Amino acid sequence: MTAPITDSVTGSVAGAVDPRSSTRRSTLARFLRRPAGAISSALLVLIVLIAVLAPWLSPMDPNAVDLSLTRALPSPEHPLGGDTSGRDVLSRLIWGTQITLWGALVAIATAVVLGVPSGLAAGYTGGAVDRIGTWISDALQAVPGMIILLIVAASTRNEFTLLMITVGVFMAPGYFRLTRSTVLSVRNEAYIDAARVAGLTNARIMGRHVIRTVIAPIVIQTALTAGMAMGMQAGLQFLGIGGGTTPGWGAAMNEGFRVMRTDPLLLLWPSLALGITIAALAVLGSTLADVISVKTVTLSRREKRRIAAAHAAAGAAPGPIGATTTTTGSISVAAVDSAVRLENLRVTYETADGEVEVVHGITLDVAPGEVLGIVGESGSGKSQTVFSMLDLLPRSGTSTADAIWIGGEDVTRLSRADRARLLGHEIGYIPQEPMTNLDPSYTIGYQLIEPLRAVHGMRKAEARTRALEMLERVGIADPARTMRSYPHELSGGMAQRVLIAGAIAGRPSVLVADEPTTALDVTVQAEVLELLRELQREDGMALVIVTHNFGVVADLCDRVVVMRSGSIVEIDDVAPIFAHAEHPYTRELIAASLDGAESRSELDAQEVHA
Ligand SMILES: Nc1ncnc2c1ncn2[C@@H]1O[C@H](COP(=O)(O)OP(=O)(O)OP(=O)(O)O)[C@@H](O)[C@H]1O
Repeated sequence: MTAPITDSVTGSVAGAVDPRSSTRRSTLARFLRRPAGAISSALLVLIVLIAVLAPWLSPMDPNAVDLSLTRALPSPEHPLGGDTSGRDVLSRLIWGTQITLWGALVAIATAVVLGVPSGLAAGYTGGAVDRIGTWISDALQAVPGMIILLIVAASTRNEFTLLMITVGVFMAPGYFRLTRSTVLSVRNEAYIDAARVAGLTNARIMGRHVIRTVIAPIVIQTALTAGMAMGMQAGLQFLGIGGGTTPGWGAAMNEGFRVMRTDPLLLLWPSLALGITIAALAVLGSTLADVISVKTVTLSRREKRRIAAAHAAAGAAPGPIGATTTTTGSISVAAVDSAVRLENLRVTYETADGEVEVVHGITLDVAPGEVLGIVGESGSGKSQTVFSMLDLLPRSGTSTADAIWIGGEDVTRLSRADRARLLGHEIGYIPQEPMTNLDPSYTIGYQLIEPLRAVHGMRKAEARTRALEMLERVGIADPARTMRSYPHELSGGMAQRVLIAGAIAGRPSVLVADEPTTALDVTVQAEVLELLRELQREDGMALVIVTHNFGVVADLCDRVVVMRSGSIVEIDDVAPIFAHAEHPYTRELIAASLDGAESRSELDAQEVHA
């Protein structure tokens, strides 16, 4: 059992408060601390209250006519005077608040209902759904909205709610584009892949991990769009469309405009009400955007720099298709006995220069309980090989194989959904970048418990107990506190331990680790490798470890596959490879990365003698 790590691992965890609620509180607190935020929200609360309490606040029926009140000046009984038909201006203004807000609400609800789900689907699934969604959105923007509104008004006899639904339809492309672009920006984040590898369904990933990132921009957009919807509604009523008997602010402005020279106050009141509301919404939206972006931009820049550094390391140019077409590799175990077996695996990518093959028909296998290292320089195709095992290639990549056996089953014959079901059960994955593989908006506890409940059908208490056990097993000294922490509160080594805990929680028979120590400090690297070695031995899992470092191979592996430019140049047990590697490239790699390290078998032999 791994001893609890106390310094680098536990040192950076925050106190026992629930950081999720404190983060939420602090965003709200930061928003309200800004004068613009406090004033705009106070004004909007007041306006909403006036709208809701209109029946009680309004001194008179807004449509009741009292001829003695015609164009009356403000008086104690009628604080804003009377209009040209002898109706109480204050009462009409109060009821107008309700009508105006209702109109904006209908338009926004329509735009959100149409724009957000379609934007989510287009951004997340891509392909035909994306193309059709974008086409409809572009087409809607090209249609002259005002003409359609006039047609709807004429054919529905100025039905106000229908008109506002039509306004909402024309606002939906704004939500569609915003949602789609936000989803596109997170769709390829490592933590989305990690959720997929943990076995979560697309619907669940979308509901839990993607929608969260969309909420903040949608709220900001809604504040700004509400002002636009009100302006549009007032404009329509000002033109005499959609007013009817409803005392909306736009209709009141229309009346006031006609008598502007003689009774300017009749234009002033509704204009003030509309102006103040739209201004408050605009200020609220932009303040909210400020407050939220102050928090997220700092984080995402840091994340982006990390990702950019990782990507910069993978620069080698892909070879042209057919450059190396021989099947490379060899088989040591019968298919049904293999933990994993790839037969003639090819990976191709659609690029601007056409289709490029980056893995050229490789064949390899891993026996149950075996540790297989996949070694090679940057760009040699190691990650593409394991991504193909996991069915985790990016959208532009395609893998084909004569067979891919996992747990005695040829998974190329399974449907995508059935194949996804193996993830988290049969095969677990430990990624290269621990931090980017954890969703920054959820606690560690949630991220460990969610797949255990969704994929393994555990009840909440059972999943929590398993998660705590797993954290303890990977050497985290205070699992309960770690469960309450957010990813940014963990050190890199601790985050990697959390991901290892998640990968083994479903007791997979194969564990795939893609350069699991690259992003970690040297001292932590050794601890994590030691942990992997212990877990693999205790559970008898097959371990496939991708690395460019022969030191790691010497430390951990039984057998090694050496890859170069998408092909396997050598496969052998570790001891013979170190003793007399056949391929000059293997010898070069060993010379470059090994600094007097001893192989696992030598170390094991020493342990036995000790
Ligand atoms: N999305 C992509 N589009 C086109 N080519 C790609 C894509 N992803 C990877 N490749 C190419 O595939 C080849 C193999 O990449 P792979 O990521 O498997 O390398 P690797 O050996 O894992 O390297 P590293 O150790 O840097 O991760 C590289 O030439 C790379 O440029």
